[in-house]
Amino acid sequence: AQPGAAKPVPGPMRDLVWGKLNFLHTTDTHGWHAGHLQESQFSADWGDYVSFAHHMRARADENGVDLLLVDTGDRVEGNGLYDASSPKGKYYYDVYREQHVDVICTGNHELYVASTADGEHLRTVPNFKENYVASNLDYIDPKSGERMPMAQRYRKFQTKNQKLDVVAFGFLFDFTGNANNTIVQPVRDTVKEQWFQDAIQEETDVFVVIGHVGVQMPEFKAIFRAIRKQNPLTPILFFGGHVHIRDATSYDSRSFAVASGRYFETIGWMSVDGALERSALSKHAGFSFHRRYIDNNLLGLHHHSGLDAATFPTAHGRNVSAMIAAARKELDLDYAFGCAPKTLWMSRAPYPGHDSIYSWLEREVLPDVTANPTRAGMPRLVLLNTGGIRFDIFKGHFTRDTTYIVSPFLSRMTHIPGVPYRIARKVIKLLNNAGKIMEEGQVMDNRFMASPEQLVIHESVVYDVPLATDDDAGQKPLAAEDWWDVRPRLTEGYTTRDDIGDDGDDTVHTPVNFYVTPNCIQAEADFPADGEPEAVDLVFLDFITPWVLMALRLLGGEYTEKDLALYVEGTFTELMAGWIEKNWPKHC
Ligand SMILES: O=c1ccn([C@@H]2O[C@H](COP(=O)(O)O)[C@@H](O)[C@H]2O)c(=O)[nH]1
Repeated sequence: AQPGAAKPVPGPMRDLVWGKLNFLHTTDTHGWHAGHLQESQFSADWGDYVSFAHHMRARADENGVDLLLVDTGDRVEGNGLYDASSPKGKYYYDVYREQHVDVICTGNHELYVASTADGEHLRTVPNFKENYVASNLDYIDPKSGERMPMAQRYRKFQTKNQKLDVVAFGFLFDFTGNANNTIVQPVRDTVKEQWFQDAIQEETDVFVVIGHVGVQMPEFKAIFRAIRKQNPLTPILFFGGHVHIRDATSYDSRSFAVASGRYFETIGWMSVDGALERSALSKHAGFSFHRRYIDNNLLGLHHHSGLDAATFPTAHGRNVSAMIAAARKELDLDYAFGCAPKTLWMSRAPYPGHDSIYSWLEREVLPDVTANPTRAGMPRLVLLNTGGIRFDIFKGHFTRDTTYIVSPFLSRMTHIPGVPYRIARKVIKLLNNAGKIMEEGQVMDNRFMASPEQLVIHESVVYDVPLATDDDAGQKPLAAEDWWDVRPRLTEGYTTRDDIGDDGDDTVHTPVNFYVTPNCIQAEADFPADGEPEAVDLVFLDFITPWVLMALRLLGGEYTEKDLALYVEGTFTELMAGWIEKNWPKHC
């Protein structure tokens, strides 16, 4: 763990179930390779994961079984370790490559910005060579304009100990927000291509499909159907991500799918047991599958590897932790812009409400950071998509790291001047429609403005326990004198219920609340004291431009990209950090 990281707290644990073929899975790590320094439950770092994988591989070798590591993308954007450097990712590539990952693919965040996709193609793909798989993703060479696969389309290899044949694919969901130096081919088209049809006819003991795809999403189901049609008995193992939740399902009795959360909070575990060699395949011989969501902290990693603080760290792991510490220092990630007076939650507190990060932005930040002297006297509506905010703010130091953790993107505040208020005021309602905005020939899913967790959870889940107070922000243990002191001492955390059951989490926790939030929030600024304005400046984060233009058109306002102009200088991230520096006390 990093120097100063919160110490993990012991709690009741569920063990890993080993099989013949075993996997460790990371997804949507979003630059959190230093771990969560403020949250004890998730405070192990990438170096600890290197040590952990080393011990788990050794155990697999001892027992004559196999262990594979997979990663399903969105490794970038969302933490100072990636975002605070110039260029972005200056330290990330070298840190990440220290883990040996057997099958790795691309997420959408590797593709939003052209230079990020270049980095992926020029650095991560060569770093992982034949282990990098891009089944439905092409890259366009900036010099020659040549279109080529981002990496090989699939991988066939043998496991180390049992010499099991594996055919592995690496998919991305049908993403359309990529920069113009990549092409994402819809999954339904890819599975019809000849190379895919040939690959699924390969002699193999198991298919492994990794993807930046939620396990309940139609893309995975289409791949499952395509493979199963040709291979009625072969086990098919899916590793997914993108929606930032812990999840597992099985598409039939010989397939299993796991998704392993977000932000390096979780290391996913999957094992399969049974007669895996294809020579032993028969419709009477079945398989057993297990999944576990490991909270990424040292106590848990010690527990699952059967080691302790003295025996766990390897020299390699320690070096990686040291690389991260040096990068964090170089980037001055602990520099504090101010002191957050209280904890502000994305989904653990109701919106609107005093503890909601969105209410804070709406009430305090947005009106202030969009003040534009050249538009003095003009009222404005300011729109922000909730998905642009990526994490909670904990009471205490708000650092350079926190800035990127909360708001990693490069989006700026754009605007359309003088929009009739009778139209402008209805835009938020359309953006917050649960479904899609539709225009002839164009369908846009509104939910892609919200945070990924909100894509899959449609109703608030509120437990009959008190809301965490500021003092609980670091997921500290409950004191024995707390009102439920008859129950075992548990920390707050994930209490996952998936299609397999409610025993997936490796640590038993008390649950935390989850409140649904809208796709967008809106602040009103410089409105007249009485009555309604005739017209307003409609100010919004440029990321949501396509939705705003479509909503305006549906409301009778014919505007195009040509009507847009930057409203205030700087990225939203810089504006937010500036507001904090100006408004919150410097020291805690
Ligand atoms: O520039 C951006 C890029 C993305 N978003 C938001 O993020 C989600 C996607 O997040 P995942 O981690 O890929 O699941 C997208 O739907 C947007 O809500 C953004 O706001 N700005």
